[in-house]
Amino acid sequence: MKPLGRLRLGVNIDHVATVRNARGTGYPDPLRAALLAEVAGADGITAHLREDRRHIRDADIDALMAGISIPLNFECAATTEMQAIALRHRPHAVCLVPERREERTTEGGLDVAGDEARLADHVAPLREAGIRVSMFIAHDPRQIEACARIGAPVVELHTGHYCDLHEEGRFEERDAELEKLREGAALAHSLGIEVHMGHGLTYETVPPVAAIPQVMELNIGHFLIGESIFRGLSEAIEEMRRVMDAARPGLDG
Ligand SMILES: CC(=O)[C@@H](O)[C@H](O)COP(=O)(O)O
Ligand SMILES: NCC(=O)COP(=O)(O)O
Repeated sequence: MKPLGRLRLGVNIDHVATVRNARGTGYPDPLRAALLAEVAGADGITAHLREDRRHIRDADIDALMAGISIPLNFECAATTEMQAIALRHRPHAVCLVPERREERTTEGGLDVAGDEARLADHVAPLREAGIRVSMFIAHDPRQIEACARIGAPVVELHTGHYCDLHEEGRFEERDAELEKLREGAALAHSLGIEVHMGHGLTYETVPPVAAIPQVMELNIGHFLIGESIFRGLSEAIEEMRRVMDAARPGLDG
C-alpha cells in the first residue's frame, strides 16, 4: 500500500513550559516556541493542559489560540473541566488522553472500551462544536473498535512502549511492538478512522513509524525540545521533517 498522503508533523511544546515552570519565571515562552516551530515547518502545535498544570497552563492555551496560525491540537483528560475549556476555545483538534496525577508521563492509552458510554457522551458536544476529536489509545483492537463505535474520527496510537524498547536495546520485542502498531493502523483505517501516532518518538524511532502507510500525523515533543538544547529548535524540527519525508517514499511532494 502506498502512503495515504504527506505525513503531518505536530510539534508538542509542553516541555518548554516544563523548563519555564522549574524556575517560576516567565521564560522560555511556549508561544515563542510554537511560532518558531511554525516557521520551521510544523503542520500543527500540540499542547497538553494537564489537570495539575505541571507544564502548560490555561494562559498558554489562551496565548496559543490567539497567536498561532497553524492548527492547535489540544490534549487533555476526558473531564468536565477540560471539556468546558475545549468548548470555550474550539481548537482545531482535541486529543483525549488518560491521566494519572503521579505518573511521570502518559502511561498507556485511554480505556475507551471500558468507558464507552461516558466517552461517547463526552465526545458528542466536542464534535458538534466542529472540533476534530482524537483518542490517544494503545494499539489494542478492542480499543480501536470502541473508538469506531463512539464515532471518533481520529485515533492517536501510543508509541511510548515501542520507543522504550528501542532505547533499552530490546530489538526483537521492539519489532513485535512495531508490528502491533502496523496492525492497529490498518484496522483503524479499515474502520474509517484517521490514524496518528505519538509519544517518545526520536530521529531513530520515527522512520519505521513514518513508513506505515495509514499514518497521517506524528506528534512529537519531548525529544525535539531536548534536541533544541544542542542544535536549536528550528534545526531540530527541520531535521525531523527530513527524517519523516525520507521514510515516506512514493509521494510526489
Ligand atoms: C499524551 C502525550 O503523550 C503528551 O501529552 C506528551 O507526552 C506530553 O508530555 P507529558 O507526558 O510529560 O505531560
Ligand atoms: N501525543 C504525544 C505527543 O504529543 C508528544 O509526546 P512526546 O514526544 O513529548 O513524548
